Amino acid sequence: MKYKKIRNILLRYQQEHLLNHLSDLRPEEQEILLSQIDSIDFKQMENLYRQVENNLNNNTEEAVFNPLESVNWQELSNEMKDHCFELGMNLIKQGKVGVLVVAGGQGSRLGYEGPKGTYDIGLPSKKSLYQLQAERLLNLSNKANRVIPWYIMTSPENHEATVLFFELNSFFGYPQEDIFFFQQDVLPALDLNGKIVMKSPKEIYLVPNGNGCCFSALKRSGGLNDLNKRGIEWLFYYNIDNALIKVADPGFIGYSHMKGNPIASKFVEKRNPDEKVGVFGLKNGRPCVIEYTELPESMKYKQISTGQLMFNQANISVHLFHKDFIEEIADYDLPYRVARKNLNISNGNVDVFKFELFIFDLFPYADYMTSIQVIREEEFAPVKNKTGPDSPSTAKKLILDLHHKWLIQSGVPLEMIKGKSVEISPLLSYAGEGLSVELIKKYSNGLLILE
Ligand SMILES: CC(=O)N[C@H]1[C@@H](OP(=O)(O)O)O[C@H](CO)[C@@H](O)[C@@H]1O
Repeated sequence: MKYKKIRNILLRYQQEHLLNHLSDLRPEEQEILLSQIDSIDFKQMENLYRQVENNLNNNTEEAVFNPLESVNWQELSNEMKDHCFELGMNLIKQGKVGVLVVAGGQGSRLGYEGPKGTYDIGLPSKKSLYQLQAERLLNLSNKANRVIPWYIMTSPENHEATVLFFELNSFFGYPQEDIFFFQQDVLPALDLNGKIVMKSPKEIYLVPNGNGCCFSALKRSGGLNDLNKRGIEWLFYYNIDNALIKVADPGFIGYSHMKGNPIASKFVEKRNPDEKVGVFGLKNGRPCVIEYTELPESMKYKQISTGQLMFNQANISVHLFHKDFIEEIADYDLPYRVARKNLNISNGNVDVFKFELFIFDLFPYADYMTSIQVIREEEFAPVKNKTGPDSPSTAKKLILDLHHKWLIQSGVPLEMIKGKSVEISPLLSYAGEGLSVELIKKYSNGLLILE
C-alpha cells in the first residue's frame, strides 16, 4: 500500500529512479528508504529546481547597495570599552544572555566525516573546537556566577555523534541542564537534471538546509520556550568553525545592548576582494549581507577614494539577536539559495544543486543593525579547508600567536617563552586577562602549555 502510494508520487514528479534498487535491498533497508522518500516534499523540490532553471538566485541586480554604518571597537575610548564590558557582564549575571551555535553543516571542504565541532585543529592540548568554546563560556559563567545557556544546532546526520561526544567528554564540565541540543532539517540534493541524488542504492543524499532555519528549528524543538522561561533577552549566534570565537563577548553584547538595534554583528576588514566571505551592506536602505557566491564583480572591486574596498565589512558569522526579533521572525519563509557542489556518492562523484537558507536573509527585517569592526587576528580563525588558507593549521597558528601576545602584554619576559608554542586554557583566561609570570611558573603544564 505504502509502496504503491510512493510509486505514484514518484511517477508524478519523475523521480521513480529512487526505487531502482529497492528489490536488491533487505526488508529493513527497504522500509528505511521508503520512509525517507515519504518524508520528502516533492512539490517543494520541483519548485526549487524551477528556481534554478530560471536562475532566480541572484536577486542583487536591481537593488541599490550602500555601505552599512559601523564602529571600530579599537577606536572606542577605554572608558567606553569598560562601560560596555560591564554592561554585558551584568546582562550575563542577570541570565539575560544565551548562546546559539550552528553546527549542523557537513564540513565537506574540510574533508572531515565527524561533526565539525569535534575537530582537533592540532593544538598542543588537542582540544576540539567544542572544548575551546565550552571552556571560554565556562570562564565567563564563573566570572558572572551564572551559567550561560548554550543552544547547539546539529543536523540529523551529526546529531547522535555530537551528543555522544559531549557525553564521552563529561560535557567539558558544562552543566548538562544548560546545554540544549536541537536539530535542523535536511533537503535532498538534485542532480543537474533535477533528479534527486542517491548517496547509495539504499539512501537518499540529504543535505542540511542552511543556518537560516535556526530560529524556526529552535522554536519547533522547544528551545524558544526555554529561552523565554529563562528570561533570555539576547542570543549570541556563531558558526562552529571559528577557532578564535569570543563566545558571548561581554563588550560586544554591552555595546549592542546600548545601541538597541534588534541585530548586531561583528566584522573584520576583508583580506582581499576574492576572500570567500559575505559582506555587510544596506540593500535599498535595509541591512543585509551579500554572500561571496552572489557578490557582483562591480561591487567586489569597487573602491572608495582612500583605495579601500567599498564593501569591505567581512561577515565572520558572529551576530547578536534580540529575543523579541527572534520571536517575530522565527516563522518567516526565507528564500532558498542554490549552490552547485560536487558530492561524493557510493559510485563516484556527482555535480549537484544544494539548497540552503541563509541566516542573514533575516537582516532586512530589522530597521537597522549595529555593526562593529574587530581585529581579525584576535577573533577570526575559520576552519574551512583541509589545507592552505582558513585551515586547521592557520587556525592553530592564530591561537598560539594570540596567546603568545597575551603573555607578552602581561609583562612576561620574552626570553621565558621565546621560540615556544604557548597555549593558554580558556578556563584560565578568556581574552588575555589575569596572566603573569607567577602563573607561568604555577601552570607550566595543563592550563598553560609551553612546548
Ligand atoms: C550563509 C552564511 O552564513 N555564510 C557565512 C558563512 O559561510 P560558510 O559557507 O559557512 O563558510 O561563514 C562565513 C565566515 O566564516 C561568512 O563570511 C559567510 O557569509
